Amino acid sequence: MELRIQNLSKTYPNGVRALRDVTLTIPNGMFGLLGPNGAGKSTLMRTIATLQEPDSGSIQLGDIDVLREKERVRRVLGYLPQEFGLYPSVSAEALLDYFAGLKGIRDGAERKAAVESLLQQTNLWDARKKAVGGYSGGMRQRFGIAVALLGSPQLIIVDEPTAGLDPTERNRFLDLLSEIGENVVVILSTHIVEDVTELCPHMAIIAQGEVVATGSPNDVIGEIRGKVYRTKTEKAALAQLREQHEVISSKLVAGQPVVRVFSETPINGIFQPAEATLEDVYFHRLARKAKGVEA
Ligand SMILES: Nc1ncnc2c1ncn2[C@@H]1O[C@H](COP(=O)(O)OP(=O)(O)OP(=O)(O)O)[C@@H](O)[C@H]1O
Repeated sequence: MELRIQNLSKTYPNGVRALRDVTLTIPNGMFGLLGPNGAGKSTLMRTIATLQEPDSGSIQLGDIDVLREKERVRRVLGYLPQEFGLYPSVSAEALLDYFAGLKGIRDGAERKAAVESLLQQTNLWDARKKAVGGYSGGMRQRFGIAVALLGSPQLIIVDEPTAGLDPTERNRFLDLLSEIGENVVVILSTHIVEDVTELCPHMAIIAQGEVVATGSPNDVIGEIRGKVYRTKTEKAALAQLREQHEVISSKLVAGQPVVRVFSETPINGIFQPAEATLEDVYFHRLARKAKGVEA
């Protein structure tokens, strides 16, 4: 199964251009969609999930025309939205059973087996009798993925699932995602660069509604490899460095700014060459987009 998005555009009635001519081919496996707040990730996810219409463009999932055959899409779709409501006083087991019924799993024994297996898989088995209202953020997200996985979907969309999770719960959630399988399309939308580096063989960076990079993390990093330099500096020197160089990022390390810059030509002096990272590409592309420079 392959998801092909072509020339997708969307402008909201208030004039915000959330998607601008987005074209992406998403193969089986984990695909990371990386972008800052407001980049258009949720708009794209909701459009693929048949919850809203674009102004123009097309989406094809295998032989399904996503924008025209919504029912067919919904049968093979598992969607974990950024925010979802639950019935707080109901136990995870009862609620998952209810959602399984909605998903069309009518046979009682089959439904029980599906619910049990998903509660095990998401590590919620021991907490299955607890009301979901008492679940922690991480447990809620794992419950959300259990719901999304009902009915063995072929296309799984998870929209910013790790935002707000502590590191242990985040790792647990990412492990769970990576076990889902290679024969389904999994789209992980996130603003956390490490989520993508650690997990996704394919990815895209989206900024201001446009795809600004796509490929494997290694390909994407390859575009700036050998062009990243770093230096330790003083806070007072930062403004001048920004004027003289294309600064990718500056971080305080033990109180001292460490600055990473992009340069097409070798620079020396106070700078040392640095190993390019996905985070460098991300900040570099966002900065260029914000300045209106083509990458
Ligand atoms: N229903 C809407 N009406 C008007 N503007 C909207 C609507 N939904 C989103 N937007 C705007 O469209 C742009 C893209 O929003 P979207 O939620 O798709 O981005 P995102 O990358 O998912 O960001 P976030 O991480 O903040 O959710 C933003 O500027 C947002 O304010």
